[in-house]
Amino acid sequence: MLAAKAIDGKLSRWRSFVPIKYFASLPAFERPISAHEDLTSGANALGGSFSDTFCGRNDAMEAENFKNQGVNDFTSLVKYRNDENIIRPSPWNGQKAVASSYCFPNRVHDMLYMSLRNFSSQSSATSVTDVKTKFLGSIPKFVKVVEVGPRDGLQNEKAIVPTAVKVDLIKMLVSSGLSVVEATSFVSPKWVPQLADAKDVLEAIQSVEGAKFPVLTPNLKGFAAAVAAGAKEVAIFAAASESFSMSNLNCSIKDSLNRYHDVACAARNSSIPVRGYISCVVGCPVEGAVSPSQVVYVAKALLAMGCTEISLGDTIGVGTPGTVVPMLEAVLEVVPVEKLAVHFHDTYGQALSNILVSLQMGIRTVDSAVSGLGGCPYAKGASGNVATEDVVYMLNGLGVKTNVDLQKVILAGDFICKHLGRSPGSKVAKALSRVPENASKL
Ligand SMILES: CC(C)(COP(=O)([O-])OP(=O)([O-])OC[C@H]1O[C@@H](n2cnc3c(N)ncnc32)[C@H](O)[C@@H]1OP(=O)([O-])[O-])[C@@H](O)C(=O)NCCC(=O)NCCSC(=O)C[C@@](C)(O)CC(=O)[O-]
Repeated sequence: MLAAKAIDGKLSRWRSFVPIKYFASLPAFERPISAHEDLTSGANALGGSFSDTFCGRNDAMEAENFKNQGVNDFTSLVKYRNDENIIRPSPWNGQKAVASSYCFPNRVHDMLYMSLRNFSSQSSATSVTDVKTKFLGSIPKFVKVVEVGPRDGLQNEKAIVPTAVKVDLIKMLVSSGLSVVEATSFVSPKWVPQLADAKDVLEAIQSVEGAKFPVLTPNLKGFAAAVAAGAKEVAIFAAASESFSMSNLNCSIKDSLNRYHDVACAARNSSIPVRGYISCVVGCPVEGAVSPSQVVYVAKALLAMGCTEISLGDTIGVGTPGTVVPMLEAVLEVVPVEKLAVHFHDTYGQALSNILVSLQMGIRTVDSAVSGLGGCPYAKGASGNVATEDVVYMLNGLGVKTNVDLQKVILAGDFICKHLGRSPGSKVAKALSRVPENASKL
């Protein structure tokens, strides 16, 4: 037996989070009486619960069930089927109905479906607006998507990707409308062999217009090489965990911040904006949970150095909204929201939920990698970044502007995946390759 209250709770939650417009393209559902409140009150009238015998069992059983619950006047019960086209008054509110199934919900799915249609008294236009405002009202109207595929996405690939392929990938990403494409890293080639061609990549994209191409610089040596190759923006990358700092940079957090101070000063002298990364903002592969205060400490230091943007990285993708929200709350105390970005890996499939709560907290910049490429060479077990396609799809669904053409990002993902010999890591790309064009809700 399904308790009506439990169903009711489920429905309210669904209604809260899923804007009705997503379902506008579903086939017309001709059931004007289908307010789930009506059904619930109907169920209450029948003894406070929906019986699972309503779920597709035969008429005799249903009749028996009604009888057991003290309902004898079957002529007043609604039993509509399109094929029979029987129209009788509803026992609940006397309205007439034409429906493809019984007035009683044949399935819980039916009820969810119905609750998402704007038929109930509670789902009036005003309340839908209220609910949207409550849950989605704080989401920014425009989100900057920072594409990190060519750098973060490729850095962990064992087989060296030819420079020409990297350059073509960057060009395709720019043509999709992405305004920031992190191009490569000027790090030690002994540490990250895949990006040993940083100079060639950056030089090859100098004439590409329409996007910024920040590059990672771990020290002054890297910064000087990047500027010589034409870098106009750089990124420095610290960690909130000591162990990760040691394995990624071969130095403590404090030493890395001293190094970055020098890089930031040099950048300021050359009027080059610096993005600051913080890795392991909720969890470290060695130390486990990372406290928000550790993130705050590094964030303050990066802000004081003059970083124009600070990207908070869940390097191993262990975060959930339960850990991300308190971390963001703490960082927002010391860094203005417009300077923050979020950078989620999708190891545990939590990236989109983490992005959603970040947006609800006012974050306007989201990092992602085409086709979900990625994984940090110094973070064992870290899987790819959240896929750009999936992020753009969600943002489109939320009505958030990105200026990114989803189809073109999918093409870029297809291009690099073919080269790497694997299928796309984006769920959206996979889905759209299977369904007919008009079946998507793009
Ligand atoms: C920082 C170092 C260099 C220290 O590495 P080290 O071995 O301690 O440095 P060193 O100063 O002793 O130098 C060792 C050798 O590297 C050379 N070297 C030194 N610096 C450079 C440079 N810039 N470019 C080219 N070469 C360099 C240097 O010249 C020397 O060469 P040798 O004399 O042996 O021939 C090294 O640890 C390193 O390169 N680490 C980078 C690791 C990395 O790129 N990790 C991935 C990026 S971070 C990330 O993915 C996380 C993020 C940002 O996405 C956010 C998130 O998800 O959390």
